[in-house]
Amino acid sequence: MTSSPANRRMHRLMHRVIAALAMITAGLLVWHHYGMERVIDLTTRPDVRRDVMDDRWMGGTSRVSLERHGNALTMRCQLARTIDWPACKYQFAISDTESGIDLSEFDSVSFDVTYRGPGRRSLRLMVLNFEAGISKLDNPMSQKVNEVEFEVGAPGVIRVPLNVLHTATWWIDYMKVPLDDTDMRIDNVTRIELLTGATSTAGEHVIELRSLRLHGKWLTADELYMGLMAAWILCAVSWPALAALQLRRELGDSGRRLALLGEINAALQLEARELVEQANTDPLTGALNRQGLRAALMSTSSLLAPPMAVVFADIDHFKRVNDRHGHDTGDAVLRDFAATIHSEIRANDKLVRWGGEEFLIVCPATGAEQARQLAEKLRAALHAAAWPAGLRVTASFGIASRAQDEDIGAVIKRADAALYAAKAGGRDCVVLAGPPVLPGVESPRQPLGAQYD
Ligand SMILES: Nc1nc2c(ncn2[C@@H]2O[C@H](COP(=O)(O)OP(=O)(O)OP(=O)(O)O)[C@@H](O)[C@H]2O)c(=O)[nH]1
Repeated sequence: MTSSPANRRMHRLMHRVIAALAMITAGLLVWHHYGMERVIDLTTRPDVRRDVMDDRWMGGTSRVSLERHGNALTMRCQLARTIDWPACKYQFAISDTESGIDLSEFDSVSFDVTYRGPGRRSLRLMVLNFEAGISKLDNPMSQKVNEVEFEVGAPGVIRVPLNVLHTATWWIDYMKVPLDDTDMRIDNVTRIELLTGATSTAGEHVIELRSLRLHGKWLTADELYMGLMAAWILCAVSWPALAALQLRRELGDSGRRLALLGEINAALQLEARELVEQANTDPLTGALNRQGLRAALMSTSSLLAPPMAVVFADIDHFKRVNDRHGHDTGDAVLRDFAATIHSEIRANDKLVRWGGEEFLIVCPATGAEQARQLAEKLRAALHAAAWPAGLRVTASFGIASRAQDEDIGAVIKRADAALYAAKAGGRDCVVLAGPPVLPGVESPRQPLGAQYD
């Protein structure tokens, strides 16, 4: 089956869509792997409060101060080991309420940091998450503490993955939370803190923090895969749907075209029938013409099956009608003549205008005597009819009945001869032709049959 131009267009379009989708998929996967990075810089965000704090609120004696140089925050900490857990810390307050920010879609946090101080140099990252049912607004210690401690080496950027955070055991003890609630969660973070290490040596610790950034992707891997899968499924589903739609449209079009062709065909057939009818009909009287008789004989072979007869009818002194009353009255008489005869003959009989005022009636399934009776009936009907201009119109009739195997032309000839005899015999009468002449014997012009009037 050849495909239509619309079908080919749709296939080309679908191939382009698939190629584009494949390129977008590959591009997104590569971009997701190497880029698509979303970064929140807590050292510059205006809605984040940055501050430092020491351990005096816990009874310690450490002292901390903060210097700001542009975005860089330098914390000077005189760490005194007068309590169990001395510490100085940066505080990045994101929210004072119970609605923090969701960091679960971020995968790491980076610090651009320089650390000078005695002993082991490490920092603790604490991410405080406000958890419904556990945390209370009036108790800052009730926020879930997720922490990790990491070493700080040479000045530069340290990147800490967020999935290494764990819920601080001291916080679990302090809050006495059930086991089910001890998982690390960072979906509602209100504060991020950066503290000196748990085992830091007493003395001056100077920490310069040039940036603290959260890193993630604009789309998580799951979101990306789900989105791509949805796009491919949509594409796979829409192809057959579009193809079916296209097929339906084309079927509709061909149906409409077929219907139109059918209408055109019917109109042409009607026109052809009308043309054939016109070609076969005498326009003045509506009777068949000679061509019409030929067509009728060809299409209906039973017309000639014996017994059959032909009747010639010729209007008497018709020339006088024309001469005295004009051609139009003559035409009207011809029309009425044909109509009168038509109303008297059977549906199977054929009325033919043979020429001028001469008519032929072909009568199938009719013997000589029946044809004679018909001619007499017609003669009487003409007598009884009302004619234009009060005329009295009569006609002469010549009849021939077809002998077995006789040629129709010969039958007509005999009927014509009988008509001639009727005219010669005084008109307004019926003459029945004699039997056909045997081959080799010359046909007399005078019929051998009887005359009736
Ligand atoms: N009005 C009219 N006249 C026609 C038509 N066809 C033939 N005629 C006329 O019919 C007349 C026939 O005249 P004739 O052949 O002499 O016959 P007739 O006058 O009827 O005489 P008979 O047949 O001997 O009785 C002619 O005058 C033709 O012009 C026609 O279609 N309309």
